[in-house]
Amino acid sequence: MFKIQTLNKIDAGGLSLFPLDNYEIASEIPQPDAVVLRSFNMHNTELPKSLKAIARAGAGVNNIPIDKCTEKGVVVFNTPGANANGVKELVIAGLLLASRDIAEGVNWAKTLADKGDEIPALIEQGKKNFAGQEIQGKTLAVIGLGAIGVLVANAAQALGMKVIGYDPYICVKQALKLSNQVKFVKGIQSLLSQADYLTLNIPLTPETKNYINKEKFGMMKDNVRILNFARGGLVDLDALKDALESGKVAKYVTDFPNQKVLNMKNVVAVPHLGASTKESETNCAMMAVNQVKDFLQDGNIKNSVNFPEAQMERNGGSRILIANQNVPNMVSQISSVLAAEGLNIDNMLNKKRESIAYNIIDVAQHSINPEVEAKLEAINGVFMVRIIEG
Ligand SMILES: NC(=O)C1=CN([C@@H]2O[C@H](COP(=O)(O)OP(=O)(O)OC[C@H]3O[C@@H](n4cnc5c(N)ncnc54)[C@H](O)[C@@H]3O)[C@@H](O)[C@H]2O)C=CC1
Ligand SMILES: O=C(O)CCC(=O)C(=O)O
Repeated sequence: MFKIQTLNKIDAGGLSLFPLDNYEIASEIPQPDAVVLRSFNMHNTELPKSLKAIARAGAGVNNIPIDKCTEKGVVVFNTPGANANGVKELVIAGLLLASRDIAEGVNWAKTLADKGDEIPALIEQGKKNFAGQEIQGKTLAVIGLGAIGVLVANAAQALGMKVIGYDPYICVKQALKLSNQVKFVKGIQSLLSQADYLTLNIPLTPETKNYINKEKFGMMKDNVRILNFARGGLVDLDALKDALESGKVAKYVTDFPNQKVLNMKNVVAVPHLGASTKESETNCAMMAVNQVKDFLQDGNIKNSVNFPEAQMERNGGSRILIANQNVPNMVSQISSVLAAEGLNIDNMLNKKRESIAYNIIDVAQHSINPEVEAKLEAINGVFMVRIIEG
């Protein structure tokens, strides 16, 4: 029986993929094999010894202590692209919220609720305070051309905007999806200096914290409108406050309100709704659950942010999973332990990612001497061993 702990509400369509005869699922459960979560902050959560995997039903993994997980041999998954359309649609709404004074206008209209027959005339008098501009023909700069950025770029281009994009690490798969009308810009200064609108679609990492800072505001045109549906920490809020007050930034639309942001002028704050659609929640949960099942049951790894991709068909016998430091002479030490136990390797996959290696080894035997696990763990450099009997 595998134990799954959910740290946020996870869509039932995803959770139902765990067969209940083999899985126990609860928000509080001792010694979980895996955690499935959304935005829950795990940085101060102790990782139980039983924990083998964490699956983020979503894209951003800044709420998970990745390095600590890797050291402990815990595989962290996310669900790339599974909520990208949901976020794209809200970014498009964000473009309009940044252009037309929709949020303020709607709030004002509600204040007239008790004015009876005067309301239509009051509306016609008051609407001049909420006039805006159109997005057609304006330049949108997209920072980060991943799953979300590419969808946003293509959709904005189809709405009549000039779209320019920046992503020094763009992957081929996403580059191929980008409309050929979108101009790829190599330098951030050139990108920022052309933008009427700017959308951030990059992950929050130590390198991108306060990515939009005083220096970058200095590179922008006056009256720029900024959309942040990625993470609040990407923007230096003291510099943002100055930029909003000076008029450098005309509007800041964010999915990540906090006290500082809510007290700034010309901010439209959305309560982290980017991925809050039935479709995105189901897609993310299904992908996360399938990845966790494949790992717990067969040791296969797909869409991990800290371990290499590793998938191999079972041979009908037992499977030995080993994670070790990516240093010479590991495979020969592992095979020596197995040979000494009379275990002949039928099939083996050895995949590497930066400083770690992950091995899937299939043997014909259906049961394995329990001492094998301890012997493999005793090899210097091995930090995770798991045996799945066949
Ligand atoms: N508001 C919400 O509910 C949601 C927010 N997000 C946020 O959006 C971010 C992006 O999501 P996806 O597009 O799905 O991820 P992705 O991984 O497909 O794309 C991220 C892109 O950013 C690029 N990038 C990384 N560092 C960069 C830098 N310094 N400059 C320019 N480009 C850089 C990468 O090369 C990649 O192409 C997530 O990390 C998450 O923080 C994601 C989903 C929902
Ligand atoms: O699960 C959510 O609602 C948040 C989604 C998100 O921020 C992400 O996928 O990075």
